[in-house]
Amino acid sequence: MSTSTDTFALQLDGITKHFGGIVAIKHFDLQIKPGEIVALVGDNGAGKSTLVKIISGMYQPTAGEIRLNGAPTNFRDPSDARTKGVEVVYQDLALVDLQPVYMNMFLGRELRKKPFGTLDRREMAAQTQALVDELDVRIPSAKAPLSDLSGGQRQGIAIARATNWASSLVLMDEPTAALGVAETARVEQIIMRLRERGAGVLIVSHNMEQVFRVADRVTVLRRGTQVATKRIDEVTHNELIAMITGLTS
Ligand SMILES: Nc1ncnc2c1ncn2[C@@H]1O[C@H](COP(=O)(O)OP(=O)(O)OP(=O)(O)O)[C@@H](O)[C@H]1O
Repeated sequence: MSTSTDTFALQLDGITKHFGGIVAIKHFDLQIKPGEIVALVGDNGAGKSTLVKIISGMYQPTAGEIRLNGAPTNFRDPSDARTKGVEVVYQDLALVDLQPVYMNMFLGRELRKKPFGTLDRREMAAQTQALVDELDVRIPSAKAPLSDLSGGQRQGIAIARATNWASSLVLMDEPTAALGVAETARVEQIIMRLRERGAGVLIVSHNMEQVFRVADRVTVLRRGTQVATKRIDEVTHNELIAMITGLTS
């Protein structure tokens, strides 16, 4: 029987996407182990968003296979992908300002008390507090309204929520694009803690320093073609830039 140590959280085989005559992704392969952080990099128009949309169920691939925890799968739509264990941290966060942190954590998956189905606020707050403590997301309280939180704290909550529900993969698209330096550093610490939670992590980033700080491996797309996948300690900054741009210095 296979175990989590020999089964990939995510496996992409030959993923291809055409938009009419445009080939946005050409035969893309990737395996992500549980607890591994892989960065997806590439210049504008390289195909990163298209790939993220395929893995999150928004687009169907033209060809290729997706496996989650070893099982071949396909996604009808984003909610199907979520049900199957892929959670996405979106740039616009998708959080609700007027609700407390714990309600945001359980959005659409609220815990309810028997027999009348009223919200089990106490249990949701307790589970949220335990999770934010574990990931070291520093917020005043799980019961605080989301509107009390800074941008970095909100992003921490969005990441905590994703990792709480992801049985296979957490996908992040530019998770620190809107944050300042100190908040970016905090959010990167939270991302690195996801290794211990066991889901695979795929992070799209334009920030090369960030890629070197958080990722175990990096995969490079250039105009829809996968140029290389490298361990982060096997590549230099200049080599990575050369792979992204196609220019050698
Ligand atoms: N819905 C679509 N219809 C037609 N072409 C598309 C569509 N989505 C993306 N493309 C094309 O596919 C290619 C890859 O685009 P994509 O947005 O995936 O790149 P990207 O790497 O995410 O770029 P950026 O960093 O600018 O967001 C581009 O040539 C783009 O014009």
